[in-house]
Amino acid sequence: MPETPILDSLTNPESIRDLTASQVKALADEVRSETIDVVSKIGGHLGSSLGVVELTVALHHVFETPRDILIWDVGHQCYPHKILTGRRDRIRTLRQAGGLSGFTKRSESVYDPFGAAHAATSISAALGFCAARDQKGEDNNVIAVIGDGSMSAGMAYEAMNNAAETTRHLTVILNDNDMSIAPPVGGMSAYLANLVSGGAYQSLRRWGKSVAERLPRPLFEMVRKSEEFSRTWFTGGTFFEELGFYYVGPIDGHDMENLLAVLKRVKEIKDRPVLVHVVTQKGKGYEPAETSPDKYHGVAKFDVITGEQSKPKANAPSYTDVFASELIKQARDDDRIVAITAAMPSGTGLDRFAEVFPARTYDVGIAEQHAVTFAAGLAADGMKPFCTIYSTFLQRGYDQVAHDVSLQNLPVRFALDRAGLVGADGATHAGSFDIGYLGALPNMMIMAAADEAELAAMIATAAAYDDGPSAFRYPRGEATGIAIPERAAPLAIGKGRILREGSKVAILSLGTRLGDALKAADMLAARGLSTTVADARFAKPIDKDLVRQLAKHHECLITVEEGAVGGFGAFVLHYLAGEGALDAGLKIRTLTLPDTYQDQASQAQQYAEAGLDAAGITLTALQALGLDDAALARAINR
Ligand SMILES: Cc1ncc(C[n+]2csc(CCOP(=O)(O)OP(=O)(O)O)c2C)c(N)n1
Ligand SMILES: CC(=O)[C@@H](O)[C@H](O)COP(=O)(O)O
Ligand SMILES: [Mg+2]
Repeated sequence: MPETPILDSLTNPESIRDLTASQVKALADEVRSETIDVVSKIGGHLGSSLGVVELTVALHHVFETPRDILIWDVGHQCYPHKILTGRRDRIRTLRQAGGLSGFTKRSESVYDPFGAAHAATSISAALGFCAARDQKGEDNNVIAVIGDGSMSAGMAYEAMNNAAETTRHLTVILNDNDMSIAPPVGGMSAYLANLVSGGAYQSLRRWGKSVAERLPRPLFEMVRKSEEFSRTWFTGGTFFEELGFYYVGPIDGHDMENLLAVLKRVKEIKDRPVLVHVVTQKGKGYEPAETSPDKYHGVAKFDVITGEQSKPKANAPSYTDVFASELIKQARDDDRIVAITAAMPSGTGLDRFAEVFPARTYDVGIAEQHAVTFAAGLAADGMKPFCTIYSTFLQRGYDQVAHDVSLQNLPVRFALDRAGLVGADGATHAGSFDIGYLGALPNMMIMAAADEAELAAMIATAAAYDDGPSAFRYPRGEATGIAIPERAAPLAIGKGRILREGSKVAILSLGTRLGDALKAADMLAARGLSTTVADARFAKPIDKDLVRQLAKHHECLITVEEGAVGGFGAFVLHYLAGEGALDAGLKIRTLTLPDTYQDQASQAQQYAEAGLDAAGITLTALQALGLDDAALARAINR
């Protein structure tokens, strides 16, 4: 009779601590199989989760979670953690409407003491928990697990710099799989590689456990405290030690016995922060992931046997594809154009740009603050930098945009991919705020593409625009499939366009809501309401002539944008109010994303939820006119 799988018999997460070492290893194997099965069915972040299976099981076995605080960095590797902490029954709802988040999330479980998804937050958060613990006179452990890629982010150094002065009792696990989304870049990556390739690591893998376990506690204490601990027993993690950490490692993160032995010892260290350098393999235990260049970092559903992903057939290129192609075209004609990514070459399409212009492509690592001011330096000296960062991740470099770019009026071009709602990654990755946070800055010029032809024109506009900083935003996913001119012409700055003439209602759309705005116009016309539809193209400067004309010649004006409150609609309201155009009783509504964080779902579901689809726009216009449509309202749960 085959033994009952341990995973099935785990009554609660705490019972992981009752397992024997061999059961713990068996449990890791089961968790790995479960993780592969789950992601094969729903897609998601597989590689990083597989790399931390042993580490996750060992951490929950050695430490008393949730009393001991376990904080994951980025959190995309949390699937084994969620399987082990009471969410196995819902794990196949990951990243879906009404399901589990793809990252750690406080509201989901006591085992998620801190939410994650933007890199390098874990050590700072862990220090906050340490300081709170110390203030309360408690003695629980606090563990931050941060990856080598995330260790390239400045925030990690701010936290490590402050660690030893904040607390004596902190455990940082550096999960070094020698991968970011792409292979890691930068000096820290090279340093870590040296530590791992050093002779001591190889020998340590052989005798690390035996030494750790056979050392009597007093001797262990003595060795640990003596200089030898960091210089001889383990290779010198000098950099971390200079910051006040005990450096332990590098150790093999897939050798469960070694891992357990070291973690049990490390758990006793309470007189100085400890950094345990764990060497893992992204994609471990699943050959298609192990052998893939990106280690199956983010995958669609796949066949477990072959590893072949089943991606839906694309009917059009993605906006990212269009961006890459168009930037390459522009760069061929202008050698001042250079491109910058913050560790996301494939996600931004700059991997394609780099194939053509390797010397004009910069991957700065997960370092958005640096990326922005690096771009400012390039622009200050006459180059045309395209700083290509997802809208949500540019939030990390906002002061640099304000202080180094806007204030100095430097012609940095910001290519904002993943603008608006992004679907499965949920609230942490939504590109909701860039219109507001960039539009608040003087000198900024901001464009939003309604489709791929518009995106091409906006890239041409940005390439030609040297009068100051510019930004153009475009969404995640497939474009519309319309034709793109071979040579896109730059747009007239601050000029929108009218696509449909009407007389009663005017819909002024910014970005890809234009398609829904045109559908809403049909729905309104079917109700006898003649509707104008215009594409603003620019969030800043707004097309004042267009806005004034729409306000003057229509009873109702609706603005709609894929952005939060305080963006385009606010700029239009601000202008109209200043012109006294609201005094005449114009019925105006500004349709934005809701003033809340929307959980993961499909992008279409999210926009419908936000009231930014055709039905939502139509109902808003009807209600602004004092009309209603109960059936329509019911249909969209309004
Ligand atoms: C501030 C920020 N920038 C970029 C990203 C996108 N991102 C998600 S995971 C990742 C790589 C993280 O590498 P590492 O920490 O080594 O984790 P691994 O995937 O190797 O487990 C990146 C760049 C992010 N989440 N946050
Ligand atoms: C974990 C993380 O932040 C990235 O992997 C992100 O999920 C990528 O998003 P896209 O899938 O939109 O490129
Ligand atoms: Mg890594």
